[in-house]
Amino acid sequence: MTAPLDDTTARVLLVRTARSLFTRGLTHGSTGNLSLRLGDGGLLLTPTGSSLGAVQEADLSRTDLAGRHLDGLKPTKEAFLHAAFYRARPDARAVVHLHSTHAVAVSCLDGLDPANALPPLTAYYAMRVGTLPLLPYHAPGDSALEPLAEQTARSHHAVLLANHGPVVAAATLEQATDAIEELEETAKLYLLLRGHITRPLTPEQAAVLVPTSP
Ligand SMILES: O=C(CO)COP(=O)(O)O
Ligand SMILES: [Zn+2]
Repeated sequence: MTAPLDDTTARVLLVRTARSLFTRGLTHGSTGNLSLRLGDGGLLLTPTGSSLGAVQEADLSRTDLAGRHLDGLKPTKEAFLHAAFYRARPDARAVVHLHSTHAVAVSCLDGLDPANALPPLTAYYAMRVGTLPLLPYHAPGDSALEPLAEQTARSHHAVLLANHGPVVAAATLEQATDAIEELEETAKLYLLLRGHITRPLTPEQAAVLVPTSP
């Protein structure tokens, strides 16, 4: 396992990653939020209402593991969701939530399997994401979702919020970003392939490709 990040390193990494995601169009406007678990057990999060393309290191918020604000600007309204993932997954050190277009489009489809919203179309999807539970629609920031999110996160590092977008936890921010980008590309493939007879990986082919994130 990698060493916990100190506050300065964590701020630089969070801002650099936020900018990279925003400039590559993986979330827009003031949507999306990122967090890291710090060495002291607290969380460092992007502030609410900020563009991930413009967020500054000094703007970041700190909360405890219950999502309670400690210092910095007011945290993302999804702080409760990030905190639920960290409580459920002791090895997780990073959580990323985006409004990436294709994953959001899939989250709006009727008739999705709530146990697994996307099929394993490719090996990389099976390796980086695995299964993707669909959590029922709640308004952004509605902490009524917290108990179900925490329970689901115990067995899954990635979830799709209905009519909203993906949330992914991992041991590092690089791994969380890698997985959420794979999720977005697979959602795009899934939409491209709708109406075509498609052969996803078989359960046996997918089963040997164990997801690499905690
Ligand atoms: O994506 C978002 C809500 O789901 C953005 O909210 P925040 O600006 O509070 O982070
Ligand atoms: Zn959101």
